Amino acid sequence: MVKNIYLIGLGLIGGSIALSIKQKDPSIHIIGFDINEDQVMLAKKIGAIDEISPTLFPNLASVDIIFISTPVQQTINIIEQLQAVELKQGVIITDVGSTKVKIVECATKYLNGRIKFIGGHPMAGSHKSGILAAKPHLFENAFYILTPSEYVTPHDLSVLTEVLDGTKANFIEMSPEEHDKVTGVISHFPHIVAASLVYQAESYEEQFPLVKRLAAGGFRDITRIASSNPAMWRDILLHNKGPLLNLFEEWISEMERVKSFVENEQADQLYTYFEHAKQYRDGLPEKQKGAIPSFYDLFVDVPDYPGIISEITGYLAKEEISLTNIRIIETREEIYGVLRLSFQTERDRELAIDCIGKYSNYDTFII
Ligand SMILES: NC(=O)c1ccc[n+]([C@@H]2O[C@H](COP(=O)([O-])OP(=O)(O)OC[C@H]3O[C@@H](n4cnc5c(N)ncnc54)[C@H](O)[C@@H]3O)[C@@H](O)[C@H]2O)c1
Ligand SMILES: O=C(O)C(=O)C[C@]1(C(=O)O)C=C[C@@H](O)C=C1
Repeated sequence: MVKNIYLIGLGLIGGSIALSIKQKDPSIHIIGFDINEDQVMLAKKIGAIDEISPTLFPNLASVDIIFISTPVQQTINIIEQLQAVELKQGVIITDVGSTKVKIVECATKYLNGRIKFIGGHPMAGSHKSGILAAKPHLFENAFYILTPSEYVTPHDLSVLTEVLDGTKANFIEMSPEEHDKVTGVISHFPHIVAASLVYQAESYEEQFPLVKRLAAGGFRDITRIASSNPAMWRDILLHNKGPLLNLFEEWISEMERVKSFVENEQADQLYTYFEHAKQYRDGLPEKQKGAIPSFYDLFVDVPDYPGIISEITGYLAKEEISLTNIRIIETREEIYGVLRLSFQTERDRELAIDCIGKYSNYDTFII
């Protein structure tokens, strides 16, 4: 039975995993480490972890599972160092990185079957980073890909999926190669395209200063992910070079194809182009409730007294602003707390800022 977990990297994903484990089984003891001290203090404060480790490798003799939830290049560095660390017999090590081939190769090389390594990748997330964006239900109904190495038994796998039961994710197994090709096309390459569209718009700004203000729904939808953590995406692209280089080639020739339809005013081809894309897009499985994170969070500095939640929800109700979640995150001892309000749309969040400003003098902020 799993009693002790060690979690390295307490950001969005590590924090969400820790919260979901604690929510399901508060008796599991989670020790956490992060190079960013603020993250680790906050993780303890919100109850995601029970104990802070002051060093990367504390005494791990009684730890049953180690989660590595750092950017992928850091994950590799940590796995390399783990080979020299004394660990419990039968310990399971897993990660959450967005790429798998290099990580699994590294684990095979350095841990060499001595330690059970199960590559993992929960297929849900956000453009936000850090523990304050973490949610226990982030992975609900989402796929959680596992790429177990040859040394991993069905029993090892069930130990891990049992501990992760609180995520309510759907576990599937894949080879690391298949994983990287598939995530290349549906996740990694779209991030490059999103960023490139932002660059294109920016380059128009000098000539057309209104470009920023006119960027409306469509542009915002397709470029939301360009607001993600640059260090995380730098590492992902460096790890998944092979599949991405193929995708660049395919994308460029696809752009040439559409360009020629426009150049030659081929109305029928253009219609078919969009019609087919619409059919395929409309046929994507519906996102299940729970797998849709509430992207639009608003933080409010509030006095920490009973009734503050109903006070705030009362203000929002007066203006008929709907809210998907509300939670107190205490960050400063006794005096003040931070309330996190989650909204389904950016518009609702903007209305909420105005509304809270209208009825109170509490500071609001967005992270
Ligand atoms: N963000 C997403 O949507 C998403 C989804 C699925 C998987 N992932 C993967 O999850 C991992 C974490 O991403 P995230 O979104 O939680 O990022 P994040 O920036 O929110 O959190 C990463 C945390 O790791 C810490 N960290 C970095 N280097 C470290 C080190 N050497 N030792 C200890 N801590 C260290 C950082 O301080 C940070 O708190 C990445 O590998 C990413 O590819 C991300
Ligand atoms: O929703 C987002 O913001 C994400 O970028 C999440 C997303 C994705 O591309 O779908 C990002 C990286 C992960 O490895 C998994 C999920």
